[in-house]
Amino acid sequence: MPVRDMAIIGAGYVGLVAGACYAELGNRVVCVDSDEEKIARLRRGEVPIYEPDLPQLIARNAEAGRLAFAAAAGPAVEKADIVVIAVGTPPLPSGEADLRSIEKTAREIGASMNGYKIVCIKSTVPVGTAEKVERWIAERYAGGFDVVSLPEFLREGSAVADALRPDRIVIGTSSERAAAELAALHEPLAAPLCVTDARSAEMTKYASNAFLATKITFINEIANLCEKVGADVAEVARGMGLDRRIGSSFLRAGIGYGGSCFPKDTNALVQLAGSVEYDFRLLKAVIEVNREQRLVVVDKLQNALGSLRGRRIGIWGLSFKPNTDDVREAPALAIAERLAELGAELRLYDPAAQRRFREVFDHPFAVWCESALEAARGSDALCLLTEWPAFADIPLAEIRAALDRPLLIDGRNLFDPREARLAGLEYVPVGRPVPELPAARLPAMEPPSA
Ligand SMILES: NC(=O)C1=CN([C@@H]2O[C@H](COP(=O)(O)OP(=O)(O)OC[C@H]3O[C@@H](n4cnc5c(N)ncnc54)[C@H](O)[C@@H]3O)[C@@H](O)[C@H]2O)C=CC1
Ligand SMILES: O=C(O)[C@H]1O[C@H](OP(=O)(O)OP(=O)(O)OC[C@H]2O[C@@H](n3ccc(=O)[nH]c3=O)[C@H](O)[C@@H]2O)[C@H](O)[C@@H](O)[C@@H]1O
Repeated sequence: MPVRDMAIIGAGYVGLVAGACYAELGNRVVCVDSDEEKIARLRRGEVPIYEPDLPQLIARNAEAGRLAFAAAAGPAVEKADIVVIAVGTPPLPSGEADLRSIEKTAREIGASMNGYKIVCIKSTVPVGTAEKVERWIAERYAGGFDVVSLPEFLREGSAVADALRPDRIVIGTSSERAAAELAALHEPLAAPLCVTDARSAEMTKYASNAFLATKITFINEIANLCEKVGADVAEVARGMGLDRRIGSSFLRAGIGYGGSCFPKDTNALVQLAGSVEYDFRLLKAVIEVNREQRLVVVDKLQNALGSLRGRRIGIWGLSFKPNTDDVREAPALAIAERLAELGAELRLYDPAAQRRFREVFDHPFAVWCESALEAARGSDALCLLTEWPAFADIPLAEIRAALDRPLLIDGRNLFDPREARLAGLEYVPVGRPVPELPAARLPAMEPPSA
């Protein structure tokens, strides 16, 4: 197996996971980031992001001498056979992707080119970006090189497993040489290869994220309808998912998708469509429905409690999904802001994301709790916003005992409605009926506080 020298530019989520995984495959990798503090921490053995299995993977490969970190791109690019761009492409106020970091990186790469190299774009970028990167590099370097679109499909929280066991590798290039070298690089992963042109590869990434966002939004609308007609969305999703043409994943109804990618990429695709005078009506509706879906939690609270002014509301889960401390576009943020506007006092808890959430939501009526039960204690209601597995392990009777009024709004359908009722909780899931149980079987409840 040939050992390649690789430079990964951008040591964020994607750059670190990709860098550690390429090193794990036996390559010599340098992860570069312009954030010197981040590089200093990585060199001290600290991993600046919360991602299961990543610290061990980084440590193992750094100790083996296959993974290093640098603040300057130049020397790493000079040495590399393959350069991977993994810098951020955040949204501009218009929703378009901001390509300034990509442009800066491409020009830096151009300045350090000293022979044929393959430059891969792993960042999520609009169709046509590979051609722009080629031009930016060519402005500084007249020799041969290939630019390839190599989109990344990992999910936060399971990034290492996703990167080491991908469903497919999409390689977008018209260069046979680059396609063959990248096919060989990824061969140990034994994943299907999809070799195509760069524009189609760039579109495959946006289309995949937009499709998954649409699938989630579809099941959320079915859930809203289930509530009105007395059907159970979990049963509906199970029945639908068994159809192999539909598939069972991404059919979990709840309070909508968040994160650093689906919201950003759906908006960027709508903008991209607009730039070529195509009105992407379906995706616009997905974005709007998802924005509203977050607030079903607030509606459910108001239905049960009336005015929320002065009410104490426990919040379980602040990250946009479990197993990450990422709070970018987390549904919890929109919900907490709305509850605060309505005058509620919030008791917040998350196993990992509390510190990062506090950086974006610092409210005088927010109480930051040390444990899940502390957030529930003395509250008029508890809202579950992120389905951390640890929440499912807390006995329902303890939740019931901690709450002042035993109202549990389960925004992620983590608990079983019947068990929740049996534990004496007033249980409100999304799109699922809650069985009526004979009053005699319910443990005695305190009357709701006024
Ligand atoms: N986070 C995720 O799960 C996934 C992200 N993506 C895409 O990958 C790209 C990167 O995303 P993340 O890793 O989440 O971003 P991030 O924000 O975690 O990391 C980006 C890193 O690039 C560094 N950077 C920016 N400009 C630089 C420059 N000129 N030179 C060196 N370093 C520079 C930043 O300091 C930062 O550490 C985005 O386009 C994103 O859409 C794709 C798949 C999954
Ligand atoms: O481009 C990206 O950055 C990545 O975006 C998503 O990954 P990620 O955002 O990490 O997380 P997901 O597991 O996709 O969850 C996204 C959101 O959808 C929500 N979701 C997911 C699945 C579901 O059934 N229901 C649902 O509401 C999650 O709670 C979360 O808020 C994609 O799944 C990755 O393939 C892609 O690489």
